[in-house]
Amino acid sequence: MSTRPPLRIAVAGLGAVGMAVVAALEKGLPGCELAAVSARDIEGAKARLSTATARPVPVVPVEALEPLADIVVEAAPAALLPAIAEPFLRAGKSVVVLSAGALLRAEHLLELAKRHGGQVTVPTGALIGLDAVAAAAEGTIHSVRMVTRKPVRGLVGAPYLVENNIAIEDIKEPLRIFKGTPREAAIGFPANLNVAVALSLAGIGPDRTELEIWADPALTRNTHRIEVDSDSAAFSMQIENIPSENPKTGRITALSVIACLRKMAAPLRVGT
Ligand SMILES: NC(=O)C1=CN([C@@H]2O[C@H](COP(=O)(O)OP(=O)(O)OC[C@H]3O[C@@H](n4cnc5c(N)ncnc54)[C@H](O)[C@@H]3O)[C@@H](O)[C@H]2O)C=CC1
Ligand SMILES: O=C([O-])CC(=O)C(=O)O
Repeated sequence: MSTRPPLRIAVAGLGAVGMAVVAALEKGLPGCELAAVSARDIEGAKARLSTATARPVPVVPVEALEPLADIVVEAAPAALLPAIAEPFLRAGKSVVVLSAGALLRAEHLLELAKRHGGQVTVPTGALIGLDAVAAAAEGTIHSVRMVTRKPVRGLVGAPYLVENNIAIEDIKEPLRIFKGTPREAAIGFPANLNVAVALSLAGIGPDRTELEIWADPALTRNTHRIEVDSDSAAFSMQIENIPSENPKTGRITALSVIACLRKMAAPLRVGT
């Protein structure tokens, strides 16, 4: 038996990612236990959780999670990141951030983490190979290029499309809808391009990473292709994500969070 008490995990947001993480914690993740959750509709969440969890789990507003847990998994709309993360970081605790794009507009969170000994973890999420990118970044990376292709329904409604009057609903051919940096994409596509920001944070940052976004009516999967050139290695990688019940979010995203939590509590960690 381990002598270390289990890590108490809070889950903020019970959507595609949050519910899958709750289910994994309920099934049993060694060294971790589900301590509390937050949802927009607290009463509705209590009802949903009563069938998903064996024992009652507190459902509280995001501001009330911190005293109940050691780690919070932020799996909520991007705008909520500061409200979810600040109390944990101020208490020197850890935050697992899915809305990575929002980190670029909340850099004070990293200051808080530094000052109080907390930590922000951005899991690989819907992406691939951030271990290799982070390793290459210890040397010199010359360039990182990413091309994201998504089915139309994974992109409609993005602020960039609305503001620039780009209609994609009826396209018959693939259409490049954006060329720029992850910093720009985080504003224009806040619910679609967290992956590009995560890649940039692992590598050469949100202003030097090059990004293209395509809407492709023939696609059923969110596809990300990445090419890295560095003084230690050149590599390319591609991932084709099967959408979860949220068409913007690949199924692998929640699994990445679960693997990340497992690593936090495990005697063996594999991969950087
Ligand atoms: N880093 C990555 O690789 C990826 C990140 N994401 C991001 O992760 C986040 C979660 O994704 P999904 O689960 O697919 O989103 P989702 O939209 O399915 O779930 C978000 C949940 O947050 C809830 N919520 C809204 N207001 C709330 C409040 N005040 N308090 C608590 N909960 C509230 C919503 O009701 C919803 O259930 C999103 O920001 C998404 O963009 C998604 C995919 C990949
Ligand atoms: O970037 C995101 O937030 C989600 C994404 O592309 C994917 O699931 O493939």
